[in-house]
Amino acid sequence: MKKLSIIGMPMDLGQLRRGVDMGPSAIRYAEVVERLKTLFDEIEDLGDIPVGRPEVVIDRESKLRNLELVTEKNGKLAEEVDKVVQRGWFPLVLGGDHSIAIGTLAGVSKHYKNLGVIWYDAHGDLNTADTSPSGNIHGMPLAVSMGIGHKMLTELGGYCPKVSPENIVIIGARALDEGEKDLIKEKGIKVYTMHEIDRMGMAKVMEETIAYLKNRTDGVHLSLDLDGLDPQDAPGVGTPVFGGITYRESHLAMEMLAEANLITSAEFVEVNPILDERNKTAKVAVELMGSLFGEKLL
Ligand SMILES: NC(=[NH2+])NCCC[C@H](N)C(=O)O
Ligand SMILES: [Mn+2]
Ligand SMILES: [Mn+2]
Repeated sequence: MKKLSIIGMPMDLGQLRRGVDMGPSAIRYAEVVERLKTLFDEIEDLGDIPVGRPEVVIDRESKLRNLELVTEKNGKLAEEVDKVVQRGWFPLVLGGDHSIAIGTLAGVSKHYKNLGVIWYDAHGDLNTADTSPSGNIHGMPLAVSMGIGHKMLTELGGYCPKVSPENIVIIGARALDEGEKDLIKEKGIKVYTMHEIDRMGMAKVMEETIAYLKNRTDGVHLSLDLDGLDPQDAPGVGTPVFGGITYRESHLAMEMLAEANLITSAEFVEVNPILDERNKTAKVAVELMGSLFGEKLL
């Protein structure tokens, strides 16, 4: 029985640009349920985790923006995701800024001995309070999930770390801060930057990624930041970076993941309808979900 559970996480506290809290609505308007219905035996939409519109608070000691609230709301998300996995349903989380990966992974990872993570993103999201140029927590979730960062975040769900560096593959990177580069080298994280994607082609990148993770993990979470795609194909994001993964390459990547039957949880993040063009980015997200869950033309 293939069962899909959709959870909306209208979080915008991990960064500064308003509008990303409307991501889950935009993705629903793009008919996510209708599109995925035929690919599952059962599908449910659990609605949104309440986030609200609290005032921005900068943590005095760490300088992290909205630290307490990001922690609290991600704790709620982790609980919901945990219940979904426990029931044997596939959790699909709709963001929201990328700080929500902290909650998703806290809910998912306890169910696996050796969780793998595919981080599809222009960025590494490997900053800490010390290396962050912005103080924005959406630039930190991958480091946090490895156990590096503020204790409140790394200890979410009562265990740490959620993923070990050897089980991570970053795809699409083209904007890394200095501290992130150091961390990648220090921890030996596998990264396919745009250079490798151009050089090897997406097919080879995905073949290698799948072979690498299949051997060493017992579940793989896909964390897909829409800014991994080129801004031409996905303009509705808060931190666009030129020279990204194309629409076609992204479909191919999702199709190959579907064929490999590798992914056990997923989130699609950083859709910002205010910055978008006629909901294009939300539509692209839904189309990619179709490919990820096994949609075929023939
Ligand atoms: N999930 C994202 N869009 N992250 C962008 C992060 C940008 C920058 N590296 C920062 O830490 O502020
Ligand atoms: Mn990004
Ligand atoms: Mn990101």
